[in-house]
Amino acid sequence: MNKTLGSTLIVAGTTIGGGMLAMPLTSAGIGFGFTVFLLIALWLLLSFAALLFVELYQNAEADAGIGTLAEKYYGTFGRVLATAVLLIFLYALVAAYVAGGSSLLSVLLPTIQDKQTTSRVAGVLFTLFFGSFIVLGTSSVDKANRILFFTKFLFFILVLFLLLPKVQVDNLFEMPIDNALIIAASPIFFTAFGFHGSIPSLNKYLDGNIGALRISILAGSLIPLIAYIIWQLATHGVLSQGAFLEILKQDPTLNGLITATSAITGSEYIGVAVRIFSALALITSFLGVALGLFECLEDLLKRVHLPTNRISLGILTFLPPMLFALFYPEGFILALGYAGQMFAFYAIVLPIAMVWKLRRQYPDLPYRVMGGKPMLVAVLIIGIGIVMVPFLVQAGYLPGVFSG
Ligand SMILES: N[C@@H](Cc1ccccc1)C(=O)O
Repeated sequence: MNKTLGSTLIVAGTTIGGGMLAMPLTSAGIGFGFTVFLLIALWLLLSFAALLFVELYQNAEADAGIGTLAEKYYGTFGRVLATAVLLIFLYALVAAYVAGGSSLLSVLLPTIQDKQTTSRVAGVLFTLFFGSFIVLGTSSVDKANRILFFTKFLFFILVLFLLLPKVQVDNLFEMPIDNALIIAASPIFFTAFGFHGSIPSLNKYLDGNIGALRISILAGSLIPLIAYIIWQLATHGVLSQGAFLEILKQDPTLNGLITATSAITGSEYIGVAVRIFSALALITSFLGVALGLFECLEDLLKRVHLPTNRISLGILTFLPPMLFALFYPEGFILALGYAGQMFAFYAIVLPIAMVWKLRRQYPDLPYRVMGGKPMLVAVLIIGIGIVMVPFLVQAGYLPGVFSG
């Protein structure tokens, strides 16, 4: 029981992160009502996908990673594809956190040459400082994370406490300025519900107890759903659509969100609280995800018998995201969009492909996610749709989330 509760909190804790900050930016043009619809739809989608992993683990070693599962059903090709997608996903996510972190940090630095250079310097400082915790080792990450996580939680409550009384009900009835924005926003919202990389370690922790794993997944993802709905209620309710979009046009970064909250509420104080909360959310996500990337690279290098040490692994982990942030200082939403695309493949397309074979090979396993083949096909189509979104935005078939 205790372990189930612990696992539920791990799911909730992994899920609620930097992705949440992108939500108000992404849904600025969508309006609250449709945003709630999108949140519930994606929550259902991601819970379904997570339960597919539970189904898969009935027939796997408790400590099998997802690469191992992919190899079991699709051979070496499966393993290579799963590992490559996971790596690109983690890189994109870390890149998003660095870009977001640098835009928050740059405001605290004196201007160096111009705004862009300052933001670049901030990106390097952010990566060097927080990256060093990863290089030092998991226990230093654990210690830093506990304090940061707790503070983040307190600041979330404080931010809600400050924003909710300022909600204007009219703002909540805004309609999408363009319906296609709902689709364009889906990869970013999708990533915000992600925790699926932790399923293998939870399964190990719960000694392969599928029932307990299922409960922790359902309860653990319900907590973020509720938190996100309240967060969107607070931000959409406070920021009027027109004014918010206008500010985002000038500054399409996390700073834009903070400028908008201070300007619209007229309170410097609220802006500071949102800034501290945002920084904490980004840092905790950065630490968790970068640790995952670091270990994934370590595994990979060991597998191909290359020598590893923590410094070279650190460079391999942090140099690409840092370069991204140097070239795209405003790349927070951009990188999250690509991360969502990779994640839709990893968390939806891949498990469906594996469960499809599993059900054929072992028709009598005790646990099977509801819906049968029609459900698998329907979810697969949605998953592939989300993978396509960033391509369609780039090709001009869908609006970018900031166009307004
Ligand atoms: N949900 C996390 C991102 C994430 C996705 C998948 C796995 C782990 C983390 C966030 O909001 O930042």
